[in-house]
Amino acid sequence: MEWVEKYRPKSMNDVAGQNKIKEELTNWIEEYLQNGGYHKPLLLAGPPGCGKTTLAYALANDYNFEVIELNASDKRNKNVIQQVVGTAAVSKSLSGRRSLIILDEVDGLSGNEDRGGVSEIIKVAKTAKNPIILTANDPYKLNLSSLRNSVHLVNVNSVHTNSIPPVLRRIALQEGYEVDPKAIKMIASHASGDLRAAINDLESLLIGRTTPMETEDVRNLADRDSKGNIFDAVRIALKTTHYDIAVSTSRDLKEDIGTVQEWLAENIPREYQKPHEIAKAYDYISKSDIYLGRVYRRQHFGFWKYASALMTAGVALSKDEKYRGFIRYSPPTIFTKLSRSKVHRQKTKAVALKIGQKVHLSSKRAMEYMRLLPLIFENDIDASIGLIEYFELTRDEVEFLSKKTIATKIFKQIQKDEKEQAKARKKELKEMKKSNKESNGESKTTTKTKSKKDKSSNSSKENGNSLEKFLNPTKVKKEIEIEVETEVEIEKKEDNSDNLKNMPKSQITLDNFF
Ligand SMILES: Nc1ncnc2c1ncn2[C@@H]1O[C@H](COP(=O)(O)OP(=O)(O)OP(=O)(O)O)[C@@H](O)[C@H]1O
Repeated sequence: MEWVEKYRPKSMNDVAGQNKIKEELTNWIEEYLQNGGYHKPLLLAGPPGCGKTTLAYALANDYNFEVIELNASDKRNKNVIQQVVGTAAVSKSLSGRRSLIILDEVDGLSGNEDRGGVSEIIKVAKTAKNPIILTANDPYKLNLSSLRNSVHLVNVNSVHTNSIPPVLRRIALQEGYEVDPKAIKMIASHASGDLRAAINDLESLLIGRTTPMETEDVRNLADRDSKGNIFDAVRIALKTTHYDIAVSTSRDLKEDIGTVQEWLAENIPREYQKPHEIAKAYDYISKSDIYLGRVYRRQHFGFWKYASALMTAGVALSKDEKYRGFIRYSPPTIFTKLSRSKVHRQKTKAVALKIGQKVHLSSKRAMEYMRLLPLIFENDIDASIGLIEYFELTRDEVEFLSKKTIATKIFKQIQKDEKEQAKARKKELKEMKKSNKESNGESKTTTKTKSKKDKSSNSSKENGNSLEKFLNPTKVKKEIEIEVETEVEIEKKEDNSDNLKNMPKSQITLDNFF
């Protein structure tokens, strides 16, 4: 059991601080016991975790009343109030003990489900013969204005910081933990008067601990004093059943609304227990996401408030009842997952861009087709080599897309093919050179003979005044052209050692590989 429940005071003597309220409560109940009959209900109003419900229960316990509670989780419409409260308010319980009726969080009465609830409470409050205690965080809410006249309003302040350390020390001792008094004081001031929060902090710091808790550990607690603590926002949104309270959680936060959404999405199943509540809460999160998307993509900033209300109040009102237990909330795992997968995502994107450029697709679409590559790499080595060359994939990229062993196999084959191609090329070149030499030899002899013959004209082939040039210009031109062509071809082939670069890229299509 969570410590807040385990150590909830059973008697008013155990309730820390709140001495004035205790006195008021005692007077109120004593008065009832003396006079009997109609008794004006009490409305305990104060911030969360200050002990309103605890005080009501402790009072009932001290005076041996049986408690009939209708809390925010229950439907509290006219009929329910009539049946449960109305009957109990005028009669004794089955056990013969007197009944004390507790209506928790009446400021949460709202919507269709609670229709007519407030007016019925007013009706019952005016005639109740049994004591009724109502609690609220904000008694000045509009729907309570008519109720305020029918009740006796008692303002409960947050617990004084000096009253918190003794409670924490006692709990720690009972749980068998050693704690530094300074650390306890720090937790107390950090809680800003919310004893529930202080006990929860203590539990989260001590549980499973083998070494004594020190002040340094407390420093790591999220900063509750500052407005905009995401832990508190999540806790309030998940715990409350009030629309306004839920919506207000995101108001002063430093975090952007998308982060709040991730936090809520992460922690919904930690807090909510019933599948239909979880489903409903996620449904609201997804609806808020649609609005957020429009804010980000189309700059419809007016949708901001709908996104925020759907995610906070939508999630808050998805539960049937308020869960009182302590829940250890955790930061969204999506962020750690994203940071862990960052390198992977970057590589995927880089390969997708490469492929997209070649086949004129967006990287997003290319990613869809990329899923086929590992299959091809595994099953068809020729097609794989063709694709790797066409997309100019590096060995690293192939390893990334499939497996190291498969990449090794493919690249071995590529090397083998390249060696064979190089050999074939060399042979081809040799043959070409040989045939060139032969044809050069022939033309040189002819030129020599002719130049000998034409010595008189003192001309030479080099200076372009050969007689041959005049006698047979087309032949000489052809020979020169062959020579030049051969040179160019040799140079070209030497430069383009990689077969891939010689491909007429613009004409290739994917079909070439299958
Ligand atoms: N004055 C107190 N003395 C001892 N324990 C307290 C006191 N106030 C609160 N607590 C502890 O905090 C827990 C929550 O208190 P409680 O439910 O009474 O708060 P509340 O004011 O009714 O809050 P809410 O408005 O959220 O319902 C209790 O279970 C109890 O363990």
